[in-house]
Amino acid sequence: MSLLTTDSQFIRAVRLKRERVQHDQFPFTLPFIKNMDELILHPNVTYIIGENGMGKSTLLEGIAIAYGFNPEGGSMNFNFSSYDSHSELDDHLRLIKGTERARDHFFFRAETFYNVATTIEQLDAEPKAGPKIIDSFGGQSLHEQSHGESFFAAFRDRFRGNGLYILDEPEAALSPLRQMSLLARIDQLAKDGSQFIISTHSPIVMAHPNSKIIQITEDGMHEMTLEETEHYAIMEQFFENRERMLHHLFEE
Ligand SMILES: Nc1ncnc2c1ncn2[C@@H]1O[C@H](COP(=O)(O)OP(=O)(O)OP(=O)(O)O)[C@@H](O)[C@H]1O
Repeated sequence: MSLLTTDSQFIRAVRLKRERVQHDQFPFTLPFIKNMDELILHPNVTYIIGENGMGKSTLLEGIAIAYGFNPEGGSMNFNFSSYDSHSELDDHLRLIKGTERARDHFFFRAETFYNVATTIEQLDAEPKAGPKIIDSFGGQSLHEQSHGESFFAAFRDRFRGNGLYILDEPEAALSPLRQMSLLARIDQLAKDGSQFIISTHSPIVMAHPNSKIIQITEDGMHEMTLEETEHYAIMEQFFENRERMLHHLFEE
């Protein structure tokens, strides 16, 4: 397997069916809707970034559900719900598919990964033939590992390559060193024919060179380089001039 191309990637673009959009209602009031006629995805890694509340999770969830994932995340076979709070965005999205079909799929949501772990334990407790689901996550109960270790077990053991991986804030429980390990894992899997769509606040996680970064602001969605992102600029300013930043922060 090798890197996917603009022809072979699993999802090439996401189109908003504008004709049915009701602009005064959630989720169509979110900033990314303003200029989202067609979101062209990178064949390897697309990052969706932006400030809290800009709608990144809503957008990722809409794409994932339109593709056939469960709103709470997990693999395509997971069909459970502890709550049903997903927006109706998926009904208004059309996914433009490429020539290849993914052999592996996972929608990773940091927010609901605990529920995925619980569901795996419940399903594995039922008597049935064949391997347990937890074996594909490395074999150790996800609840008996630290938050970050359980996240990493999913990326390391469950993701098999040639897959479509939609990740919502995967860095949430990871140390900076583990975020670099995640970046290395993303690289391996991309070289093994995988496509990623990732929402992240981490300038480390968003540093893969074969990628496209889309930042959502109040003005809509805009493509930019890592160095142009707010996340990178703010971290750089903070560490290069910590005294001055602290002075401003504590004064205000
Ligand atoms: N069902 C809903 N009805 C109305 N507003 C909602 C609903 N669900 C979410 N919102 C609002 O939509 C906005 C976008 O939420 P979303 O979780 O997609 O943002 P985000 O960019 O992923 O933020 P963060 O970086 O904090 O995770 C938030 O202001 C949120 O309060």
